[in-house]
Amino acid sequence: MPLKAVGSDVDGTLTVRRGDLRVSVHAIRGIRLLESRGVKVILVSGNSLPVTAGLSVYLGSSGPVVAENGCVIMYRGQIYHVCSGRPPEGLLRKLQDLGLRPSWQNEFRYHDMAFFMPRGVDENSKAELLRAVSEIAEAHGLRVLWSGYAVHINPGNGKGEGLLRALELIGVSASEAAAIGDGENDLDMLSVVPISGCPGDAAPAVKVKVKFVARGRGGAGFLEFARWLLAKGERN
Ligand SMILES: O=C(O)COP(=O)(O)O
Ligand SMILES: [Mg+2]
Repeated sequence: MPLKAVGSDVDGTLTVRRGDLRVSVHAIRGIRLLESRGVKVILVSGNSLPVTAGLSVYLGSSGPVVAENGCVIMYRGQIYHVCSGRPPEGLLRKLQDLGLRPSWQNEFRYHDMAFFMPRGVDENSKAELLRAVSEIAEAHGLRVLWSGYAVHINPGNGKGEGLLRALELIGVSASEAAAIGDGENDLDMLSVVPISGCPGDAAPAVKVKVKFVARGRGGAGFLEFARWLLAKGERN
């Protein structure tokens, strides 16, 4: 099937490397390359809609924008809500009692709420906190998604459903699409399309799931994946 769209995570996939927030110049080259060959790039991020939509404009990706880990989509100025509702205030207060810090982007979110880990927390304490948060959130029927940057409390089904809805909006079937991501919050997106990839510094849980593990970190890995996809299309 011809490749018509690529769903891409943002933080850790289009940035210099995982943990860094600066956009990689290699990622911009990769987006321009795909778009020049008629392949629409769809940003699929845990970030809020204003952040993700703004990035899409300046990075030049022409596909729909999927934000809040799949909960909300913007395309041609129209906003589509995949999720409904938002986590109860009491739950959000409990997370803050655990020392988690609400993201400034929560002011601009509809459904998915994001929290940063306490400053200076070590890996063990981070795992402990994620377990405690999961217990609290799951009691409310909510998902907990870790992006490597922030903990998300999500009332929906994650990025996979968001990407499928975005593909529907542009009349592209999942079999004509690929996806790339770096974090645990990308796993379901990477499983809804036949071809998936990750940067070389992606989370171990992602590397074992994808077809293509790039050598380069972050956006350099994205550019490698873009070139591999296009070369693959020429070989088929
Ligand atoms: O918002 C986050 O936590 C990270 O966003 P991402 O899904 O683009 O990596
Ligand atoms: Mg990411």
